[in-house]
Amino acid sequence: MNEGRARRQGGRLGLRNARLVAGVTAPRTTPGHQTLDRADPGGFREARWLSGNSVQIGTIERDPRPSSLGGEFYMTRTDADVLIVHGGLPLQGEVRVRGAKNLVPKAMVAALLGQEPSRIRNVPDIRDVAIVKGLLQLHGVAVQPGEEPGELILDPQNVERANVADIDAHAGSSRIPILFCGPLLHRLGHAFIPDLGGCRIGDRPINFHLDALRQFGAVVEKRPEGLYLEAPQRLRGTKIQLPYPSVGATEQVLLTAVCAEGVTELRNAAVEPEIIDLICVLQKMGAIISVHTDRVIRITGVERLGGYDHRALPDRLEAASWACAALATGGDIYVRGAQQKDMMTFLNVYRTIGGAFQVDDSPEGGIRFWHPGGELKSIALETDVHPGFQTDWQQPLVVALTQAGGLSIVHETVYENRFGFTSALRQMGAVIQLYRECLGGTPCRFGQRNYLHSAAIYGPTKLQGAELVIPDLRGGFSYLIAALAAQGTSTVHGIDLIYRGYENFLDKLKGLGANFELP
Ligand SMILES: CC(=O)N[C@H]1[C@@H](OP(=O)(O)OP(=O)(O)OC[C@H]2O[C@@H](n3ccc(=O)[nH]c3=O)[C@H](O)[C@@H]2O)O[C@H](CO)[C@@H](O)[C@@H]1O
Ligand SMILES: C=C(OP(=O)(O)O)C(=O)O
Repeated sequence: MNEGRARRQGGRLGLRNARLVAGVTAPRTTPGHQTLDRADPGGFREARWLSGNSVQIGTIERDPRPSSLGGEFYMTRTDADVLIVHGGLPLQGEVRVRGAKNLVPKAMVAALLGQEPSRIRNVPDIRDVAIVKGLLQLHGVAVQPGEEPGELILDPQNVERANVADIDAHAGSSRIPILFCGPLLHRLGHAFIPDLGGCRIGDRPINFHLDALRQFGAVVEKRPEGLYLEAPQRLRGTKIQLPYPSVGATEQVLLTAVCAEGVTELRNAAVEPEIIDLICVLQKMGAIISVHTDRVIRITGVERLGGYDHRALPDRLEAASWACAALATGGDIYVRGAQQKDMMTFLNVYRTIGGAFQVDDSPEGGIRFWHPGGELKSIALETDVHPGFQTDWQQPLVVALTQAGGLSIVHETVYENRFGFTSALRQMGAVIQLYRECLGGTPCRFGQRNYLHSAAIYGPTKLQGAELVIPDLRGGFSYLIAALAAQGTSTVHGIDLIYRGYENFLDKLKGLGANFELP
């Protein structure tokens, strides 16, 4: 099954589906774009879309899964991306992680700001990179592979206005398009941003982004098909206080402030390692950015930026996913490329629950993660902004916690709706109860607001194979871990979604001895 979803908003379908309703039939070359062969009043039936270079044929159906967001969602299905997993074997061996999903696409957007070509190295082969590559090309940026594998050369010297319909073909594909605002306003004076995608793990508004852009002097108009922005004059530096240290909004401010006139002061900024790496990229291009204590970042705008040559920091989220896979399956995985300094909070939790790890800091090193035997221990933790426990680590860790003795508590404070994936774990035999209350030490924004954002996990429980439908990126990888840890066979639908953030994961699993087949 291949999945894509779009939300019905106020009687209107997301733009992607609006095109489907219109019945446009010409196949498009954009990854993830879908096109209907036939629409009928009773619903949507046959659809064709391109995935990589092959045309997929399937159906579009109403997504039956409950959503705390309201509205209706639709999903596309084929039988092509189903995985049959035979669980019960420990994963053993080595995998390599490359550049971070949450940095590389943003560094690629930053290249738009330069007057000269940029080179990004350690680029993972994931869908979010392909999406940004396509968007950059639509805006006249030449994107070529470099000499080394995993290297891209981005030449922005002929940046031009892109056709709205072509950009819109990327609607719903990822969250990165919102970061094109500042760079396009600086380069062209206007921008069109399609509906955003990304994981459905909360409402994910963009109010901080739009408020900040308006403060810089941008004029923002929301239309049904997306956002139109204009910069009637050069954008001006400003003082911004974020209501919450949002990763995306901090990146928005950085990518806009670097070429704005004068100084920008950003308070309550996010300081995730991927943000610091983006600051390194921008500094290489000629930006002046200083990071102060207490989440304050000051940016002095410059007249001109050049290109950069940058090796992306490794993906600490993928590394932690493999670490959890080792723990849940009783295995032993060396994650080449994993770096201790960006994973310290995760490593403390890993050790506390009884996992073992060994850091190899030789130049081509990594971290070995393994289950040392005996029973894992329960824990109480809450997710938080950096340097807290990253929310994207939460879902794979919950699978490992089903194998820990006693009661674990996980309080999710970053996204209000990130425990939906646990209902399938319950089907597999896990004992997990969700709560609306803040079960952590700190009351969070979601307390008393009717969100099931705390989980109590009682273990250890033997997981049994089941029929699983992947809900989102990390939830999807977590289902693979659960299926591999379980006794018996699982059928996992929707594995295509995992390619958004995990490079080559089927080959990696094979190399670790996983027993699975594509039907
Ligand atoms: C591509 C990418 O880098 N994605 C990461 C990024 O997402 P992303 O940048 O989208 O996440 P944010 O840090 O912006 O979101 C954090 C919280 O702020 C809220 N918020 C955010 C913006 C806004 O305008 N208004 C608002 O209310 C969100 O709803 C959420 O509750 O950081 C998240 C938090 O570490 C990670 O889970 C995602 O993997
Ligand atoms: C939530 C995630 O990503 P995105 O912001 O791209 O949806 C993720 O990487 O887990």
